[in-house]
Amino acid sequence: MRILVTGGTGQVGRALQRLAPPGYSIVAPGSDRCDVTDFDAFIRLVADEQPDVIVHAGAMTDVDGCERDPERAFRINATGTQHVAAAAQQFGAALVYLSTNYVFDGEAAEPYHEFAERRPINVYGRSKLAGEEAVRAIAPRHYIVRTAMVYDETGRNFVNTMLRAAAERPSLTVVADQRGNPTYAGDLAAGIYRLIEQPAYGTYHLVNEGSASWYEWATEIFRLAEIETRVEPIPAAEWHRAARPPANGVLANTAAAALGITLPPWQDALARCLARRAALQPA
Ligand SMILES: NC(=O)C1=CN([C@@H]2O[C@H](COP(=O)(O)OP(=O)(O)OC[C@H]3O[C@@H](n4cnc5c(N)ncnc54)[C@H](OP(=O)(O)O)[C@@H]3O)[C@@H](O)[C@H]2O)C=CC1
Ligand SMILES: Cc1cn([C@H]2C[C@H](O)[C@@H](COP(=O)(O)OP(=O)(O)O[C@H]3O[C@@H](C)C(=O)[C@@H](O)[C@H]3O)O2)c(=O)[nH]c1=O
Repeated sequence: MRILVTGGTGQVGRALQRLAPPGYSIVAPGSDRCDVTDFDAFIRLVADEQPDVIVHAGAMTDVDGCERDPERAFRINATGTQHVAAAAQQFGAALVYLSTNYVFDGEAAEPYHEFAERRPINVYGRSKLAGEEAVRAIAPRHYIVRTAMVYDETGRNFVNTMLRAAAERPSLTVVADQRGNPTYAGDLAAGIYRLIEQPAYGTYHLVNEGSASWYEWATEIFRLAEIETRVEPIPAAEWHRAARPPANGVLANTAAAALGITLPPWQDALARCLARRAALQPA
């Protein structure tokens, strides 16, 4: 199985390389060698690599940056995805497209299932939804995999932001009225590998089980890391940022569960990530 991963230097890209099953050959460049906005260069890369599967994990993931620069967000997340879908189709590769819980407006009372109405409330969500539409229109052999709140040991993510902040400040205020599913990149990568074993193309949610607000997540990070810091819950209205995340960003893994694919509880995943993070730190 030959797999080409876009966004190979990102959290999901790195996890896919680390956890590749035996017999899989993975090529996973970053945006310097694989810029999906450059269609001709991307086509050449796919022609050279002849992948069986393309996992499109490359994206502009700076949610506030997307809000400030919608043109760039759509160029990378929408047009770039259109390029990837066209190349996958032209070269007969199946396509995995990583999408997000931010395609939903967060107004629902329940977790979102795969076919709930998508109505993004920020530019990042709109640009990722446009990417989904391109994949659906161009590449029939696709898996659209929506996930949420992704973190790993070393990436730019909420876990590392919280641990850094606690080292710098005696107390933190953290948003308590926005929820999602904290998802460990390693568990997500393992789920993707299980999914692509089957030609069950379609739309999936893949997140660690359970949900948390940013506040609950932060509290669990400090409990597990045995860091004493004061964490005060605040409403999102008091946290000023360019983009508004959905209040309810919780996904339900309905479709993947039907194939027997579920990810472990988020607290368990967080504990494993923090243990690995500690082992990676220089003594
Ligand atoms: N992080 C999260 O919380 C969530 C992420 N997702 C989705 O999952 C996917 C992976 O996210 P994650 O690994 O966390 O992201 P990261 O922010 O860790 O990494 C983003 C990756 O995208 C690459 N990239 C940026 N611009 C381009 C471009 N023009 N062409 C090709 N690649 C590019 C970056 O390359 P380089 O660094 O070399 O520039 C980097 O490898 C994305 O599609 C994201 O939308 C979905 C839900 C939650
Ligand atoms: C640093 C800090 C953050 N926060 C909260 C408020 C803020 O909305 C949130 C910001 O964290 P982030 O920057 O990780 O949030 P954000 O970039 O919105 O995270 C999203 O990224 C994209 C790529 C996705 O697809 C989503 O699933 C989601 O993970 O954390 C606090 O409440 N207190 C703090 O001290």
